[in-house]
Amino acid sequence: MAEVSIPSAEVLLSKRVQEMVLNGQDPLGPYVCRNKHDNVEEESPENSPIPIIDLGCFLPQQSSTEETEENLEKLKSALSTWGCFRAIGHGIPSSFLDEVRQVGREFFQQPMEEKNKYAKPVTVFEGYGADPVPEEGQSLDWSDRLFLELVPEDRRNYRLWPRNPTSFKKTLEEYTEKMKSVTEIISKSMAKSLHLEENCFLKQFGERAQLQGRFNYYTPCKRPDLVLGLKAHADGSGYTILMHDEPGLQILKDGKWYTAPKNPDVLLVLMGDQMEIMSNGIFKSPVHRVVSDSKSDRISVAMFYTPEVGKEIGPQEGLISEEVPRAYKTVKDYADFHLGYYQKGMRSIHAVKV
Ligand SMILES: O=C(O)CCC(=O)C(=O)O
Ligand SMILES: [Fe+2]
Repeated sequence: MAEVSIPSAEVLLSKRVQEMVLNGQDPLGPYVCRNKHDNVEEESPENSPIPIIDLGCFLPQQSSTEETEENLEKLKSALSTWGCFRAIGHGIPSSFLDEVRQVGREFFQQPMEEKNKYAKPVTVFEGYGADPVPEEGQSLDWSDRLFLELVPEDRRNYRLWPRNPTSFKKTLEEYTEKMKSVTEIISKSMAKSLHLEENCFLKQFGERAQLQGRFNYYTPCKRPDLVLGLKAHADGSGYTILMHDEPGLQILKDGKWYTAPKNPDVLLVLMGDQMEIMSNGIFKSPVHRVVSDSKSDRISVAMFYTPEVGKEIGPQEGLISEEVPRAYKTVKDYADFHLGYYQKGMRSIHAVKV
């Protein structure tokens, strides 16, 4: 029997997963990574234990009540156990969230020729394509991406923003504005939940805090038992605000994988490593992954909220005492440092522990 020769990761990453599927190609060598025996907790979506937090009572116009205090307690508990929560009461109409997902889907549904106008080289991040080539022996993800710098606005590279669908630019600009307000509410609420001055995390993020957006498109995969849409990782951001349509995202907690249920109105807020550092380890940056599906395609939109370029961040002073020593070093441009480890399939947070 003729041997099937497997192209290198670099060659595979120069193609799009969507294109390979259209050409009838099966998931090959480096895409295969999943341990069939991993421990997935099957819950019905209504019973998902991933905490739900109502951001409504943290809005600036709300006066502090007993309910606010209870919700701050819930927030702290969610972030120190799960490292994530499902946000409701964020004030973004569900029809608008649909619109954001829709422009993303419409972009990916176009012919390759149109999408390739925004293609990036394999070595860089911004634009349409896949992550840069990982280190030898690391697996590849069964997904295609469009990654864009959003805030500060002078970092936008509009040349890489799709001109089709025509509403893409306006929709993403509007979503970015809304995300700026949401990050302010979340950053202040997290500080209050730890009895810190409400602006302390915002100050660490800096006046030129960054927002980067990533549209992830997961094409159906013939072998979801063997291939992941996105390999297990923790984010290098401060924190990440995610939304998706079909289920697929799984969060690792106490050795088990929990699926984030389909809920189009919810924003999933996940701590990144930098919030774990700033909270001196009280908040956890959770490991998560995306499983693939043999029938449904899936879109997700991740907004990475990250401290300003070149800004030093570290554990918040008010969280360090004689009884509770500093747990992490001060870091700068941690997301770049994180990437080096990510490419090796490793976590970087351990390298910055005191
Ligand atoms: O697609 C998802 O739900 C997760 C995406 C994600 O984890 C990421 O982009 O870092
Ligand atoms: Fe992630």
